Amino acid sequence: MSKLSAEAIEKRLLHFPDWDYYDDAIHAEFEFDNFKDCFSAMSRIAFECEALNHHPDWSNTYNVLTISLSTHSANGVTEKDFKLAEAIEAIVEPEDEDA
Ligand SMILES: C[C@H](O)[C@H](O)[C@H]1CNC2=NC(N)=NC(=O)C2=N1
Repeated sequence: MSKLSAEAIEKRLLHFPDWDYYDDAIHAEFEFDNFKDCFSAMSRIAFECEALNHHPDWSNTYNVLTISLSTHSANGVTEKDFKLAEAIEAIVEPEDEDA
């Protein structure tokens, strides 16, 4: 899968307001009510990652989940990252699905 240009990434990000592009990856931070809700979302995201065979660089501090997506094999951002970002959005912001 080929790496997208910075211009293509910025254009796509218009549909992903939670995400920013820098350092050859797209990044987002999600805040939950508590650790349980955060870890529950992480578990659900983990299953999507396995289904897509694409995995995030992420960290969790109590109720905050920080995610960076890039395609290691392409050394940058590809369509796979946007597919996973879409799946993550559907889990953490389900009310935005039809937006
Ligand atoms: C062998 C396996 O298909 C690869 O390691 C996959 C798995 N998950 C991956 N995840 C990410 N983010 N980038 C990759 O290049 C990648 N490659």
